[in-house]
Amino acid sequence: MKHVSWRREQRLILDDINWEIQKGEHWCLVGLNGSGKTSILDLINGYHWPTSGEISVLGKRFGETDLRELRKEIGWVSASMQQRLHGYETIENVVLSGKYASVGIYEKPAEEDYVQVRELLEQWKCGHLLGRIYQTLSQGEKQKVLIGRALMAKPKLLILDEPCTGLDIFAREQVLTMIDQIANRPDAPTLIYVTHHIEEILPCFTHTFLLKKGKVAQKGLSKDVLTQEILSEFFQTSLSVEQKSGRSWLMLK
Ligand SMILES: Nc1ncnc2c1ncn2[C@@H]1O[C@H](COP(=O)(O)OP(=O)(O)OP(=O)(O)O)[C@@H](O)[C@H]1O
Repeated sequence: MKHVSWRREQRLILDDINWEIQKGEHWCLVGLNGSGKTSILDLINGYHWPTSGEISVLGKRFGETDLRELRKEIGWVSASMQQRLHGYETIENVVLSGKYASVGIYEKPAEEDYVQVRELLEQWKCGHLLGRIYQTLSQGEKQKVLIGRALMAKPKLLILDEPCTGLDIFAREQVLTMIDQIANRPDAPTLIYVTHHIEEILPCFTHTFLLKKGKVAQKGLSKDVLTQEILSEFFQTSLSVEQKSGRSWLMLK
């Protein structure tokens, strides 16, 4: 994004955002409620058009590229995706629909597709869920299935929009372990992980972007951004930061 601004109803929601992601980097986008995170994601996916500035995604410049084709290379896991799915489908069909980037399945899948789905689910320790109806799963199980679904299309960019919201600590750690494994695969897509919670920033997230009221507050290498000084300023609260298992944990001073 080069000098990207987005205005709605006389309000400047995103203000002069410059953001470049290199291949091999994985980013966390952190901001409080209403800071503009979803608006940035909608711009990246071409669902909104910037009021000013330039956007290129996966080397394709907006305005010169077919967005429907580009979207096939972007996996997106979000709460709104979860609402759009047909909850009465089996998890095999939910995961398989990711291959076609559709909500349901409209083509006859080949047997090898189902083999791939089963392998994927087993790989993510979800083998015991095979045959289950999606809406009967727990929230944590649903998130893992949705991430698996997004991987079916072999995306080059995977956007995870607050995947741990509403999860208990155990389910959250399971989802984070899955994300860590994805990030460390040789063929990993570039990850953008959106969260309000600093402690969810895994060591695999090389870079962090702190967004505040539609502006870049800080961005750069996670180790340089996730400091006591920067985070205290960002949250306007006196905080101490403790490092544990390569993650930063915040405490009120
Ligand atoms: N289409 C729109 N028209 C008018 N205002 C909008 C529109 N979309 C977003 N906004 C406003 O822009 C601001 C940023 O919203 P956005 O949803 O991007 O924030 P967010 O960081 O994703 O918040 P949250 O963490 O609560 O999901 C909010 O004040 C929101 O009301």
